[in-house]
Amino acid sequence: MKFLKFNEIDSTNNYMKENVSSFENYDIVSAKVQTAGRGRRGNSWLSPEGMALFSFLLRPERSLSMVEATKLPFIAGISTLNALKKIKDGAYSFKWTNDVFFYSKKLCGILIERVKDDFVVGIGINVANKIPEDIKNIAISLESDHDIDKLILKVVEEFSIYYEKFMAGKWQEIIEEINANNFLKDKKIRVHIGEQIFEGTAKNIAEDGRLEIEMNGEIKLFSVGEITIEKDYY
Ligand SMILES: O=C(O)CCCC[C@@H]1SC[C@@H]2NC(=O)N[C@@H]21
Repeated sequence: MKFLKFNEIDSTNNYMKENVSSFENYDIVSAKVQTAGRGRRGNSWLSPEGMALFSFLLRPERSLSMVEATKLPFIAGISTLNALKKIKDGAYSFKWTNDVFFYSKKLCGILIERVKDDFVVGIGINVANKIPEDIKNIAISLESDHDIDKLILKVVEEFSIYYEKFMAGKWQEIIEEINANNFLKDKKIRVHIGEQIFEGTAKNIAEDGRLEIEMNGEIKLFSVGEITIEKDYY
């Protein structure tokens, strides 16, 4: 297993994607600082020193179907949550679709990108960095001096355990564990689809990864990627 460490790079996801053929399953690229860190939905990802900033490669033994691929963010989320629990106690939760929250604020973001049959799993965790004043209401840091390299290795190890479980047909167990940590459960949320805004109460995450939302006494299911949930609404 290769663990490539940069002091500064544009984005560890970019680097791994551009050099994907030189990497093997579970190889890791990390950086102390990213100058062009990327988040989901085309957002940029602020990447100061003190954050765990890394990407690792998942090279499945066979090509994953679209349905299987949509489960990877959940697997990455619950693995990261478990790795974090082992280094610091506290109130962790999983925020659908793939964020880890700590005391109801975002601690970690995950960006998974497919390159043919490979997946680059990119993770950013606020470990030692301080959160800027203007986003302190939505983001949090562990403010821990824990060894970042060790944490990265732990996350990848946990991911491999959950991924093997998934490939062995034990998705049901994984989704139950995710639901036991479901941050949105019973919270009132707003869902934006195009110009439309829906309001409802989040319930469980269904077996297929869709979020159940109760609206006017009825349960509706929302897919990954179809919606955004207003961060400042819960
Ligand atoms: O919540 C999000 O929007 C996802 C953020 C993912 C950030 C990580 S940091 C390491 C890797 N390299 C990137 O450019 N992005 C991911």
